[in-house]
Amino acid sequence: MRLVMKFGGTSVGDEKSIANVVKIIKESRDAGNEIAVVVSAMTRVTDQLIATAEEVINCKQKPALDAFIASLRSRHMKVLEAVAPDYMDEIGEYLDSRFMKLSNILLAVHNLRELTPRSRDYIISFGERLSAPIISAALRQGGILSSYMSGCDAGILTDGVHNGATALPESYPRIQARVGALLTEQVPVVMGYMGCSADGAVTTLGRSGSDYSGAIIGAGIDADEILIWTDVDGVMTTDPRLIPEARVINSISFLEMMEMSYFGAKVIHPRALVPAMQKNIPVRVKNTFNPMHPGTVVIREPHADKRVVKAISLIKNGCLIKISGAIMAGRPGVAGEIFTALAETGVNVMLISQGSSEMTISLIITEEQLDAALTALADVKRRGVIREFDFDRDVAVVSVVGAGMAGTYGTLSRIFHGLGVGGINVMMLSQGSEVNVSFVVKEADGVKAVRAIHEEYHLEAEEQA
Ligand SMILES: Nc1ncnc2c1ncn2[C@@H]1O[C@H](COP(=O)(O)OP(=O)(O)O)[C@@H](O)[C@H]1O
Ligand SMILES: N[C@@H](CC(=O)OP(=O)(O)O)C(=O)O
Repeated sequence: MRLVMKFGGTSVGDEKSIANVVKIIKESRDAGNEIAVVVSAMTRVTDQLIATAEEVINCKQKPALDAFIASLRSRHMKVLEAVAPDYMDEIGEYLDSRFMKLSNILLAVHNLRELTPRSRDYIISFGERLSAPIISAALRQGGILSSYMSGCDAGILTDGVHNGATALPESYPRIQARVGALLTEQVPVVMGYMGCSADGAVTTLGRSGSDYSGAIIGAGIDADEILIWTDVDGVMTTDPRLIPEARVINSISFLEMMEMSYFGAKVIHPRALVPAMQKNIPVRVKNTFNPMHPGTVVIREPHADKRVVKAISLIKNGCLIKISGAIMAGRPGVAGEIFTALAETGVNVMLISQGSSEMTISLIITEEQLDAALTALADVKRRGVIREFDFDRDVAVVSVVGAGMAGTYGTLSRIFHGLGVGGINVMMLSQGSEVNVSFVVKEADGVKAVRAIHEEYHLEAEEQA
């Protein structure tokens, strides 16, 4: 089989985890598989790079860059020494050249007091630039022929949108030629999270975008399966950090998984499902720290599952915006004007609901985008399109997912029964698709609401075919 294995930050965060990664790849390779590897930055490194880039433009004195680079260097060199002692000189030298480059760019940002989207993307791609050579060296240390390459060198060509780029279909033949062609001989390690625009600028794929890199590489090399290796046994009925009784789902459809990820299930990035779905490549989520567990397979048609509700996702830090007088304006296209104004300021609307009798439109955005949304709506109001708007900060979106909901009578009443028992008030409801119902509650009620529905549907119980 031809496989892509994507290892997330938690799977490459220290020497012990990397030893597991090498073991997993070696066993699969020994079983006769061809493998392309995609890696994320070590845990927390991308966060640190983002924080430092934003700090250096604002700090008045010379920033403490030396200390930052020294701590990053010490973490990476320590891991390199543990997992690939024979490659300390070769890879150590390469890493040092990266640290020098990173330090120079951060200093330039500080001196110019300017952080363009282009330079920011370049800086935040360094986590993967540092981790991939180490993983590749660890494979060589384990007797596996390997090389490392950037997302750009692997052939990922993007639309050029910084901090959220999309791969263009022209990438696929390039990936086949640059990555696919190597697979009989070796295990290439591709730096996740990045690609390049046509003019050669590094463009990152959005936070947690290495899953998307894995799927792009998978589509490019016509993989038989894309494996997402992480720190849980698979896709679970809800985030196990919130509800410890959450259980692994054996198989789930692309559409169901897309809804779960879009509404907060961090385990797979929603964009990663697009290339996989287009090429009908199964995506399997597995645990680097428990590789014997079969994990979850995401496929077009999962095996029959009697359960109506399969999973529940939660997004915290939402804002509910209520716009009134929209419909009363009596002119067609009011909703269009509202959403165009929001889109033009870059606001992403997660959920929409329109109440005709109260002449209101309610929508949910993330808290970070509240200021931008309020500015856009103030402008719409000035133009007389809407009468008033108001917002509520502390809300959470709970999303209930399951393909069986579409044809099952009484699903909503059962969900509301669960919420009623838990004494939870629903502020807004939206049926986004055939496989998803989402509703909004006070942030403080979010986990309680997830628990209430999890219990109402006994999601902790084993699946029945
Ligand atoms: N429904 C879910 N199933 C499994 N994990 C989930 C779910 N929802 C949220 N998660 C969280 O996603 C985490 C894995 O994603 P992430 O931290 O991005 O891993 P990685 O570093 O491997 O990319 C898990 O530790 C888990 O807490
Ligand atoms: N390192 C990037 C990309 C990524 O996908 O990371 P992870 O696989 O650890 O979520 C980020 O933190 O956003």
